[in-house]
Amino acid sequence: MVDDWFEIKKRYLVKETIGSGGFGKVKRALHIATTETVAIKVMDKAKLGADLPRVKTEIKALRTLQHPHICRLYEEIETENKIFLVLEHCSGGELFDYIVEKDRLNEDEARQFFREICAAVAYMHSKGFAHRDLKPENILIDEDHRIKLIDFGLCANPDAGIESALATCCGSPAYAAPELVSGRKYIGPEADVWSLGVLLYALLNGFLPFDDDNMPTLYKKIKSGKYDEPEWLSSESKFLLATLLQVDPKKRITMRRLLSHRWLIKDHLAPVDPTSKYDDKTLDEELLTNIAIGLGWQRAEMRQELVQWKFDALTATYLLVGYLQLRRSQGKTGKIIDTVPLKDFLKGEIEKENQPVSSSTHIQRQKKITRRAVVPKDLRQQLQSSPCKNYRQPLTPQKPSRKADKNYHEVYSSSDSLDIDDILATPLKSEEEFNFQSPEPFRIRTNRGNRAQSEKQPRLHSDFDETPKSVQITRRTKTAPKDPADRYSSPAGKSKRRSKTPPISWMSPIKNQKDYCEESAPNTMLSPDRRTRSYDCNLDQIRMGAEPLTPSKKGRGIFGSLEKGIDQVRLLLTPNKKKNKDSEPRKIKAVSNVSRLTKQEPKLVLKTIHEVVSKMGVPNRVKGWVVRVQNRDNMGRIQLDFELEVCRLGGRALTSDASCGVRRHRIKGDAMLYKRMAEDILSKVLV
Ligand SMILES: Nc1ncnc2c1ncn2[C@@H]1O[C@H](COP(=O)(O)OP(=O)(O)OP(=O)(O)O)[C@@H](O)[C@H]1O
Repeated sequence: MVDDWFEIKKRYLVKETIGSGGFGKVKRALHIATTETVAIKVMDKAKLGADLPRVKTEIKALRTLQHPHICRLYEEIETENKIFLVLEHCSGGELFDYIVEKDRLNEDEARQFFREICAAVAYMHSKGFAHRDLKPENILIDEDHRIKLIDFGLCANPDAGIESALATCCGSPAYAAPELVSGRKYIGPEADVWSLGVLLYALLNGFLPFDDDNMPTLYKKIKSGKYDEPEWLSSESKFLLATLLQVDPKKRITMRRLLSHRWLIKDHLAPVDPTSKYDDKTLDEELLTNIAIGLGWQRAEMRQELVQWKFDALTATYLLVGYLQLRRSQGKTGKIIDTVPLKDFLKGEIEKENQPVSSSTHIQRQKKITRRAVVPKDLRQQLQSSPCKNYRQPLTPQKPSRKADKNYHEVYSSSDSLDIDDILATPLKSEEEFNFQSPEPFRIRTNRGNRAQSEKQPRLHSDFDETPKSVQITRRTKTAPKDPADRYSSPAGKSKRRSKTPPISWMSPIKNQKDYCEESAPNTMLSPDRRTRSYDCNLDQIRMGAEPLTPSKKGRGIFGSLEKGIDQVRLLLTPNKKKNKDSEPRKIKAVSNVSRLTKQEPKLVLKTIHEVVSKMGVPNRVKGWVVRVQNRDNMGRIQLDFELEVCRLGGRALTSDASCGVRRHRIKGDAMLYKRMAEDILSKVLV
């Protein structure tokens, strides 16, 4: 049987699932040669079916669009059954979470984000692409707090030019322009500008301008163009929103004018610059030389390969090493590149015998790492056998020889010490474990629209002129808040009620009709040994004060020494991570998707979360410090899948000045539904 993961696992250490969408899953992984974290979007060709051309457009967009605010493609691998897109990893989470955490953003912060989003969208348009699915869930934040646009699965790249009329109705209804929901032909950039208006509104207010559970009512609201204007909005932001959310696309502000709108340039003194410094495909000669020396290649030969931008293993290495160099030049710390000179790092060889490190001294460990944390032996041999074409990915990978297979397992099979990432990477157990009795319908608090509904401000309606001469003032009546009961349940007939369901595509029903049943992580990721182990942290044990179970040290088998090698790489990268890895929650930077619970006992928080979720009748499972929540609809399909991880924030230890936090992470399902359920759980944990 063909192992679709073979090529990926030769160069990447695949970790946990960090996202899931209509087309497949997104996994976090480490690029072995540079130890850089990447995101791998995995799509199943069989599941794609008629949507395959859309993925081709997505790949074309990712290959073409090189911009600081667009998630970068490093490598693309197509096998018989799967398509893998290796992408820049954005560790700051979704913009959606950021808004949820902050409730709403102040105008300065919203402006900074919105400028970056506009730069990316304007750049896309200049390259002939319209995004067509702009929403906070498709905008990620990187570790430098910068915006990165993702998910080009619905983008359009019309042959006749970006200004040509499109007919395909797609995107997420709440963000869709009136001309789309009316079923008329539309111009891609005009529709994107409308979505930017919805997005800006969401940034500034924390809720959507057009929202309804009932789809026809939602469309009606969109077509009316009437929305609330909360009192906290400045008059300039109101004018800008009015020019963006202009029902007549011809009166809507154009992208070009938007870039120099006075709300956007406030305090920046310059229009948004949509050009990209990455667009220049000139190769960095110094970097090229370093990599060529490191890999033992002819420089000219390597250049010839690189200029073709094939987005293969070589492109990935070039881009990732370049990224590491850049970070080093910016004085950023924390990765292996700080301790190992780049050339040595690339030149190093994996030892034939990977002896465990006997000394605990840091320097000795570093030396070992220098030799080990490099291009895997297999890959290195391939690369050194010169022809650069070895970097090319076969469309259908050859079945690995027994020897290669063994090498692969030696390098990548599980290590004996697992951290929380390992715990997360283990697939969930079968459904029975979730006690799949139909969850009791439960009521939840809803705060959606409360603010908006308290507002009775007149709504300003203007044309695209920045200083509208005639302003039409309309008042709108409020609809009473809906009964919050059954908010989370999604009986078949009601599943469409949520207008903001995950990227709804109206192009073809296939994307929505996907079987939402979670497929477990590919078994091939894990060695058989690892798969059979249990790393569960039993709640009773926690209650009794016991530590979560640690994996058995037995059964490391013949792969032990090499596993240890890999493990030591990771040890050096995050020296503290292995200490008491399960007895204390992970230390996490206070980012947007982490709620702080000052001075609370983590074990108690974990227990309370589990109890609260269980009381709500929602299946959940505790693993280490993570409560994985999976809510299903009446058909048994996963409707919502997310994690709540108890973590610690700042400070040296939980007993001292550190405070406890809960990291929220949506894996699958409607973002708004997730927001409500997570908020509901946390509000009960906090009391
Ligand atoms: N580069 C990345 N870094 C970190 N997380 C990512 C990255 N790309 C995607 N994700 C996570 O995975 C989720 C799904 O990704 P994406 O939207 O690209 O998949 P999709 O199958 O096209 O989804 P959809 O059905 O929403 O269109 C994202 O919402 C995000 O949380």
